[in-house]
Amino acid sequence: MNKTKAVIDQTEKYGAHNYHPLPIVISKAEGVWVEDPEGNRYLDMLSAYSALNQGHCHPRIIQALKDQADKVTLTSRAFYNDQLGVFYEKLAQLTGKEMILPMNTGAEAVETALKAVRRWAYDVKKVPENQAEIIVCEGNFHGRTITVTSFSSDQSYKRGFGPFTPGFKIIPYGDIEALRKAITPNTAAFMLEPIQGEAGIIIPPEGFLKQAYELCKANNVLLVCDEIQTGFGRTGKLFASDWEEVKPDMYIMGKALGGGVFPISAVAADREVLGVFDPGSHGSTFGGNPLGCAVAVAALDVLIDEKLVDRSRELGAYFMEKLKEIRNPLIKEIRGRGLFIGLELHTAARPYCEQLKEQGLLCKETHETTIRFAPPLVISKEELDWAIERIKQVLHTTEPANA
Ligand SMILES: Cc1ncc(COP(=O)(O)O)c(CNc2cccc(C(=O)O)c2)c1O
Repeated sequence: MNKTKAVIDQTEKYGAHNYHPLPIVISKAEGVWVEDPEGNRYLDMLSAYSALNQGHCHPRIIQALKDQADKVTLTSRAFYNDQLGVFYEKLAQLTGKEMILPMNTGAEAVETALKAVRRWAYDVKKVPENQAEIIVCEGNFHGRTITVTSFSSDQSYKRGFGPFTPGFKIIPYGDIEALRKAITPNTAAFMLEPIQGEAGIIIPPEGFLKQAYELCKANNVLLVCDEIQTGFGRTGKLFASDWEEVKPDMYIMGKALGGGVFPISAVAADREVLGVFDPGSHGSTFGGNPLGCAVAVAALDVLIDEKLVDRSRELGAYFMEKLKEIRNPLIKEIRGRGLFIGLELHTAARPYCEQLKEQGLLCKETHETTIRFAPPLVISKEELDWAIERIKQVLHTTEPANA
């Protein structure tokens, strides 16, 4: 039996089945390339859902991990460590915010944001206790905790997990009039993904984010942008909210913040908001650990020094142009920003992802009919051309739709 099958059998035998992976085992990876136990190479067009913007095992980030691992990895927040302040300063400068609160996973950062905006509503906006409302959008994906699942519009994420956390309103994504109507004197915040990832790379109408920002400002409502999947160059700007030159009251960050090497997430906001936390009101065992901070500092340095944001914008425009040359009546829409592209079909996308895997290209369907293309931002034009050639082999057809 080959190693791949043995690994899959072992994984399936003992693991809970909360995922449906493509039948490929990755045992080595570097840059945009991954390798299975038999030595077959694939080009990674998923980047662990945009956690690998800097590419697999980036040498500078791995070195930072190794160097810090030989010093100290965990102190708890009962004491200071010499990496956290460096991380804070770098991320505060990058976001233009006064304060940072470090966590580990995206969902933890989202939960932190929800607690911050609620407490801000009570302490600063003087909303009556337990009456704070948070507005979110249909199609949202902000993580898998019970509270975050509470405001999902996707029933498959919710079945059997009730009772749910109250205090959330759902509006259609991109609908400024719906937002206007949803705001009340008790509204603490409007939280959204500037481009929805799991919903299938959904871009709101031009100007929506700017209008939402202005509406929030006019009503003393905090605008919270979840940039966990869209941040750090993925969409061709440092943050997706930069496409509309909007500086949200709060950024939620994760994934590529750790360079695909170590889980680290964070919330950034000004003192008026993050200042609501007093000692003992929030925390995390691993939050702000020196190993994660050292890795994140290196990951941010790589992003800036290698100009990955510009690369994403330039190569993403090229990629989009090439994808739009593909002729196939089954293609419904090709959309995206930077190297964050969704190719929506009129039919299930999974079989095409499986065919692409056979061609040496790894991608994953989202919401049944959309193929997401999100390679590491370090991809070269030659590697992109290699991918485009194979995507065309699988998708381009001269056959009419009803053939
Ligand atoms: C916009 C956004 N916000 C929050 C999260 C949650 O982050 P964590 O997963 O680190 O808790 C995400 C995560 N995004 C995401 C995308 C696809 C699959 C999965 C998965 O849970 O396997 C997660 C995300 O895309």
